[in-house]
Amino acid sequence: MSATPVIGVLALQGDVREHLIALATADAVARPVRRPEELAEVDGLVIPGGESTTISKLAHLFGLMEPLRARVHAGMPVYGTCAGLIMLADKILDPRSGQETIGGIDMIVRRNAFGRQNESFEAAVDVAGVEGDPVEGVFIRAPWVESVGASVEVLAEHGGHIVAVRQGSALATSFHPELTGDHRIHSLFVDMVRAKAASGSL
Ligand SMILES: NC(=O)CC[C@H](N)C(=O)O
Repeated sequence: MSATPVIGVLALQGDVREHLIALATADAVARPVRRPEELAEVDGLVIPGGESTTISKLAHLFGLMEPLRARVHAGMPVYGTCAGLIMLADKILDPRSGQETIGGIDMIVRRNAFGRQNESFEAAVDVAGVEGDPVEGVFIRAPWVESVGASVEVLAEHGGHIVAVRQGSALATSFHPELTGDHRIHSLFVDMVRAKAASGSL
């Protein structure tokens, strides 16, 4: 594989464009992914923020849910922000009826935990593995992580609640680094994709 990893952004709904820009700035080749054939060609995937119930429905409609589960469970590096974090949870505490996730991180999440749209806020968040100043966390109808299994690393908390986690090649944040112009978390993810590709296990 080439030195520059190819990273997809699941482009069913949500803030796809911002992630494409952040990834390109973080030295990856970034592409939207809408079809199983496109998913098959990427070294890693970002699942953006948006509305997890809509993303879940559209993933079924586009025939992507099973291919997504297969690749994530086979260890493809994946990074979910906000609704993307919900998509990566093995369990949702308060799912809408019929709402499904891809899973991949042994955690239970609570949707809209930090309040409604008009209670959105920004806060400085210290994220393990990100050097320097805290990250500016943008929380928009954000979920938090209620609990994690033993193999999940907690990378950040805000107000006593877990807001960033990693389990193997899967990374997730409750907040939206793609909206801030600070691409350190995207760089961390690009490094994860590079490391996985170098280990030859993709
Ligand atoms: N900014 C976001 O991604 C919001 C997530 C949304 N509350 C959901 O449940 O999917």
